Amino acid sequence: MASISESFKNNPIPRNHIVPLDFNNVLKLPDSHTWSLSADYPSIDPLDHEAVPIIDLTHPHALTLARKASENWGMFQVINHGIPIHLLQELELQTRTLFDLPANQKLQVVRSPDGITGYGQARIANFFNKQMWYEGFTIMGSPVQQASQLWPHDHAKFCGAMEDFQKEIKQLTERIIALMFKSLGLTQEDVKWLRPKSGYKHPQGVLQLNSYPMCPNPNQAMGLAPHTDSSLLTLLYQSNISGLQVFGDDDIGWVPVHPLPHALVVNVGDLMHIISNGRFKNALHRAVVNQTHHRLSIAYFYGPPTDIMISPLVDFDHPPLYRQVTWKDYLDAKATHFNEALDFIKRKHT
Ligand SMILES: C=C1C[C@]23C[C@H]1CC[C@H]2[C@@]12CCC[C@@](C)(C(=O)O1)[C@H]2[C@@H]3C(=O)O
Ligand SMILES: O=C(O)CCC(=O)C(=O)O
Ligand SMILES: [Fe+2]
Repeated sequence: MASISESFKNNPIPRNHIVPLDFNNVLKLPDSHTWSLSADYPSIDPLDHEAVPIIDLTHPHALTLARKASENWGMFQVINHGIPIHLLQELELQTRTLFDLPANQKLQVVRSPDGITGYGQARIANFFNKQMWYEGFTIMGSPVQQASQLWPHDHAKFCGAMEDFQKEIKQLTERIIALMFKSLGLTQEDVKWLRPKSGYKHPQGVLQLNSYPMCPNPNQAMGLAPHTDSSLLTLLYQSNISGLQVFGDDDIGWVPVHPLPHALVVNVGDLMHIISNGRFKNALHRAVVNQTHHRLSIAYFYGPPTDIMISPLVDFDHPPLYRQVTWKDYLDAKATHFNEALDFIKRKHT
């Protein structure tokens, strides 16, 4: 079956944009990683301003709350989500074990230029002339191939943690997507591919382990540059170190999304923005780094099966803003146009 990995085959990345710095061996921020952020928006203190909503998924009004948060922010945090805490702890522990390996070992599982899985810089690295203070590891399904290279006799724990978490997070993501679709007025018939009973069309998920080592000069470094996610929905576990920021609007600028113990961040991706015909905001976000803590986060990107066309929900008053696309087509557009990919699929009304 064709999958989104086709898109990565068609858009190879040069190796110098894949191999990260050996962060353990640098005492000073190198020029290659020094960003001029002076003209940047100030980050606000969330105590003085609004912050992204926190939604209790068992609340009777969860649907309305999720709809409002998606319209206003394109982001919210969920609590009482049902994912067992010990799974989150094991996930974090195994992620740390991976990134604590020496650089030469991590390079054994570096992504290939046309591949999706493995170790490397952020996919979006080639759109910037400075490098990010970041290393990541991408998993689709089982990570056993890479893990058995890293730990020939002892990869069961790592694989178990990644696979158990993917099973749980997939179900939770589908539950939240169903809630959001319902809040838009979509029927189960409209989106039959979500939770298929049996058969062949399976939605796809990508698990991304993110690592932001301690940084000698965090004010001039960038963890993960501003982007929107190319998914339908992304769920993020950011453990307990701050770093995620969401762009509110031109007046409020970057707003920190502080970690809440065991909560998950829900991020409206570009495809959900398209389906909602612009009603739900695709959150622009970034990650900043710090001098004292090695920050980890784990993101799960969820999208429709490869051959499913995503098209805007329309009615008489709201003509379609976008053309219909598959996830793979959209990833192709993103690989070429990055943050302008949505403009590229905009419908021009005459
Ligand atoms: C399914 C996805 C989502 C991808 C591309 C592909 C696999 C890797 C994902 C990330 C993970 C890290 C941030 C991001 C911005 C990146 O550089 O690679 C993501 C990107 C996207 O959301 O566009
Ligand atoms: O580390 C974070 O908080 C953000 C990660 C992120 O945006 C991503 O993986 O797409
Ligand atoms: Fe993201």
